[in-house]
Amino acid sequence: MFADTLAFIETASRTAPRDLPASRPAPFEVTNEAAPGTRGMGLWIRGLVKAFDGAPVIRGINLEIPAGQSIAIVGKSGCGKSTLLRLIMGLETPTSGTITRLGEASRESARFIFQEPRLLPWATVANNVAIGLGRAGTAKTRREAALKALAEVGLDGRADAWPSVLSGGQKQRVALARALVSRPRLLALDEPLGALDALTRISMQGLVERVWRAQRFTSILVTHDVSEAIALADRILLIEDGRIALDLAVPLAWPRQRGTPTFASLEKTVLDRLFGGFEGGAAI
Ligand SMILES: Nc1ncnc2c1ncn2[C@@H]1O[C@H](COP(=O)(O)OP(=O)(O)OP(=O)(O)O)[C@@H](O)[C@H]1O
Repeated sequence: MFADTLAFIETASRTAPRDLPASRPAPFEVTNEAAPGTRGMGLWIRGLVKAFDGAPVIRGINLEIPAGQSIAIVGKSGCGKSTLLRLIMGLETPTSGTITRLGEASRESARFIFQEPRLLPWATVANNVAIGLGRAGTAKTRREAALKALAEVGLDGRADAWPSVLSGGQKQRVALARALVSRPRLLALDEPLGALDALTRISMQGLVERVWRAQRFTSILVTHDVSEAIALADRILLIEDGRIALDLAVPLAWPRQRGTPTFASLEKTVLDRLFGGFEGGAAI
């Protein structure tokens, strides 16, 4: 499990929300250009297939992810979201197809955050964060880097606390700091806020957004929450039966304002595709 924690890690359909004027197609096109000022890692995926015991789960995905893009992967339970993320991160081996990391792509340049924070109970918060550095640095530089990462996630002053005294949201902040401390170029998040209460979840969404905007790594988030996907991503991929069924750009300004007509329209587009017109709520 801990090894997982440290493990490194379709083409645009150019779909616009149906109720937006047809005269505004351009902002909804998925871009394949790197974000300005990014230090993120680009990815080039071709013919990706994954089967478990002969049963196909990912059925031929072609995908270009420009450096610095923030992607959200949504889809019904069991459609293959986590499998796709694990393949991208190198935690699963493709049955066939290729995943190419563009630019410098060392093992240290990609990090994974899971739903459970996976902290070591016998290490202080700062030492848990420093684990994200691997073996790099001296005790002093490791501590300094950990304190800086903790400040970035709003946990100044908790460096010497034990994980057991932290709330669920604070533990997940430590996990985020551990991922960020090595300044990754790719961050994968597998339903990282799924276990948090609604208010903590919204506050953590704000934190994840601020961190991504400040650091501009490539971000890939798996979530069941369509509203969360729109709040945090440049682009939403809807997976259906192991394939990309929808590839939707999110042309909203940062920070995202919920409740605007465009936000609601994008949410409806994704939910309509998921439920074939049945609007059962924002979560899948
Ligand atoms: N290591 C594995 N061995 C066998 N089957 C697996 C393995 N990993 C995933 N699967 C199967 O692949 C399918 C897709 O699983 P995956 O976890 O990718 O779905 P998901 O969309 O992330 O689901 P959820 O939203 O419920 O987490 C499921 O049927 C699952 O049982």
